[in-house]
Amino acid sequence: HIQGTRWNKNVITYSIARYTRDLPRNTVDSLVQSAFSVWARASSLTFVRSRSRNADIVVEFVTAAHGDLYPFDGPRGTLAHAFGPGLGVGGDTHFDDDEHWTAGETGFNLFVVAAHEFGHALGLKHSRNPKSLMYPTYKPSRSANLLSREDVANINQNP
Ligand SMILES: COc1ccc(S(=O)(=O)[C@H](CC(=O)O)C(F)F)cc1
Ligand SMILES: [Zn+2]
Ligand SMILES: [Zn+2]
Repeated sequence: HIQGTRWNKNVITYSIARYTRDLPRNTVDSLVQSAFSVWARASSLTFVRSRSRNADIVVEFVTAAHGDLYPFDGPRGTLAHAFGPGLGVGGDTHFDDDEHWTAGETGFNLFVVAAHEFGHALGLKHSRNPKSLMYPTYKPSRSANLLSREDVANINQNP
């Protein structure tokens, strides 16, 4: 069955509205870009960075209550969340800045978490397959074979 909704276009814009102090800005920029390219390589989607808050997917690092109905919970617990495709808040992806974000194996690896969240921002639900990026549990060592065949099949399912 088709999981959730999908964007009704192949070129999707994103902007980074707020950064974390855990990493240099250009590191966040490149990890976010790499996380989008995981999905671009597996589909016909193209991701274009924009400077506008009207981008399809607005990415930001926030803490606790931050203007939507899903306040974050301090260190650990929920690491991030993303809204499914749609106008306005649709696609927007928030990272809990009470976590320690890294580019490596310590703390929480931003690339791995972002790739998972962008799966949600593209309309994917969780997978029960531990090999899938969309499996609901964080594993740092996942950065190798990121997407499973199931993830690739799901992102290419069109309504
Ligand atoms: C592998 O990437 C993630 C795994 C688990 C999470 S999470 O623990 O923040 C999860 C949120 C989510 O699945 O997106 C939980 F329900 F809060 C985020 C990214
Ligand atoms: Zn939020
Ligand atoms: Zn998830």
